Amino acid sequence: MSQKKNFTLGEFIIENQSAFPYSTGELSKLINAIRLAAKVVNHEVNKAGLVDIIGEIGETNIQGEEQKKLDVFANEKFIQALINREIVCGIASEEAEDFISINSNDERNQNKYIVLIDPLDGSSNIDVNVSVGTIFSVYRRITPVGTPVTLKDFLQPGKNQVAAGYIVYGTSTMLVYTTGHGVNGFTLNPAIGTFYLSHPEMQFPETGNIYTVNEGNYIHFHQGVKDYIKYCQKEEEDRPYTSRYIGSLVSDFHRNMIKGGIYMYPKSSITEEGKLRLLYECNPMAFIAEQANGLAISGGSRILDVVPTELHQRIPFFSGSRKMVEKLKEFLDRYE
Ligand SMILES: O=P(O)(O)OC[C@H]1O[C@](O)(COP(=O)(O)O)[C@@H](O)[C@@H]1O
Ligand SMILES: [Mg+2]
Ligand SMILES: [Mg+2]
Repeated sequence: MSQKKNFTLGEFIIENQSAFPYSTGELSKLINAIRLAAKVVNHEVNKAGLVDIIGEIGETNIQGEEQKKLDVFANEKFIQALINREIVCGIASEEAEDFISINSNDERNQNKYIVLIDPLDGSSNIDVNVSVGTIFSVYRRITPVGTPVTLKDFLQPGKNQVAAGYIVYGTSTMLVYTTGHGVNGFTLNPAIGTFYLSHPEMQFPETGNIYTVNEGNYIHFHQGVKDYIKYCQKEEEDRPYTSRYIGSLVSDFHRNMIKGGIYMYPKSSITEEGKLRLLYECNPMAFIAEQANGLAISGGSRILDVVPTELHQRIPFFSGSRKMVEKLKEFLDRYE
């Protein structure tokens, strides 16, 4: 598979499609639609503070969270880009209670892909000019083409994903994704609106010295997590590690994938299932982590093996450099 640096994303998609002789080009069109919507949202994010895109919209979403104007804007742009290109038969989003079926009961509609999306990740950082992101996950439907998509199509274990990725709107805007053949990162050249292959074959370093967790919740964490945080802070061997927490999953995960580190959003006495959503936050990041030689667990089990039961279910999430996640698991297992 070609990883020529400074390849544009468009060239990379075409070049790598030819690696799959039976490919219909649908997945390429889908990634292209996401690329387009990412540029539109990036443009709006960069104007935050200048245009009326900061603050709440005055509605709450299914999670009971105040919806930010940019949450709603990003949701519309990604859904529109996918619907207008007639390449998916169903979409589920953090910002919508139910999934959307797209003419899926029209037998002429031969589309086989569904998309799950967190249109704007790190919403609490929008108004304070800290990097935010978008997360997406793609599956083949399991119900027959030409029949209505059902909840079953969305409640697939993460290991069934055919593609997953994220966009980080930070000091530069990057699109990072996998189709199960490694992870590649593309940086947007804003002057010409083109994504270039800047980070070929991204890999988590085997270990690192960054731990990422909202320590404000420390007293509510279970003993295994508390012990691991103490282990990270202990003056011993290559420790203490350094603590970094942006509060945007995409940005925290991205930094740790480049530098080596572990991200933790544990369950606690106040959030029994943790905070992050399995289907459009944890599964796509877990697919990327594993494709980049990292690990992603939710306590005992591998995130990608978890069989979902609800569209917006939450799950404890631990992901990052292999050796650090394995060490954390040792601490968690002591109390399981
Ligand atoms: O403020 P907390 O509790 O530490 O939570 C931060 C986490 O919540 C999130 O903002 C949840 O995602 P959304 O912003 O998409 O709802 C993650 O990006 C982030 O890692
Ligand atoms: Mg999110
Ligand atoms: Mg979100």
